[in-house]
Amino acid sequence: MSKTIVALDFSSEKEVLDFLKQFDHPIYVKIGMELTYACGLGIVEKVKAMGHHVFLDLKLHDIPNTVKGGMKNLAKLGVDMTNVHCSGGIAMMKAAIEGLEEGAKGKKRPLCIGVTQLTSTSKEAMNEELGIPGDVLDCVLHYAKNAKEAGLDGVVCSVHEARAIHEACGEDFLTVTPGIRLASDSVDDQKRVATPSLAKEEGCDYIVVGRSITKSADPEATYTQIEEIMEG
Ligand SMILES: O=C(O)c1cc(=O)[nH]c(=O)n1[C@@H]1O[C@H](COP(=O)(O)O)[C@@H](O)[C@H]1O
Repeated sequence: MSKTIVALDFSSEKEVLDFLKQFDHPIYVKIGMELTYACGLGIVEKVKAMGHHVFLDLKLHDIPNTVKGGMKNLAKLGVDMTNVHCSGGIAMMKAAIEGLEEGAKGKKRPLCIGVTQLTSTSKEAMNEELGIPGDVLDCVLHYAKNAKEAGLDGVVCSVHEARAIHEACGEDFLTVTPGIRLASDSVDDQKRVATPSLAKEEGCDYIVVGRSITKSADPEATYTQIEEIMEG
């Protein structure tokens, strides 16, 4: 399975189909809130039916009972990966797993990944706006350990935290890392960014790449270039 997950941050089915037309093989894509709120969950089933792997990124964060019910229904879509916010706490993350298992009805449940600190958050914003003291790494590691205790399969973090997470939570605990930029790209709204080469060096299991591929002059060539680095 591909190590590069392409974020389909589009607002229409046409844009998605035009983009995916460029690939003559299945890829791993991420469907997030922009596309889901524009097209509904039907777009997930369409993209799955085309043979692509799907990370459904709706970042659930609510009381445990609500998250369990939500995840139960998302599992029925047959997606490969889903996520929750670690800041919802251990009981909420455990409920997410229960919901996914119930929804999968004995089949393999989707992977469940916890979002630690968003890659658009800097240390200053975390300390001053969010009121969380210390280094970003301390908070990310704390959340990752909670996610592991709750039975999640891994976390979303930046490339800069992936190695420490593997050391603390084990090599099998997945690190899914957005905030990926090629050296020539603009950083945009991201703060904790890294290149695909650094992601490879730091042992990231998956990278999530949006604009560097979707806004590239040749998305297929850029995807292939990045995937070759990741597969090393
Ligand atoms: O959960 C995510 O996928 C996510 C978490 C995070 O901390 N940072 C982050 O950028 N993402 C997602 O990863 C993608 C990054 O997009 P680009 O910045 O365009 O590469 C977007 O779809 C974000 O929603």
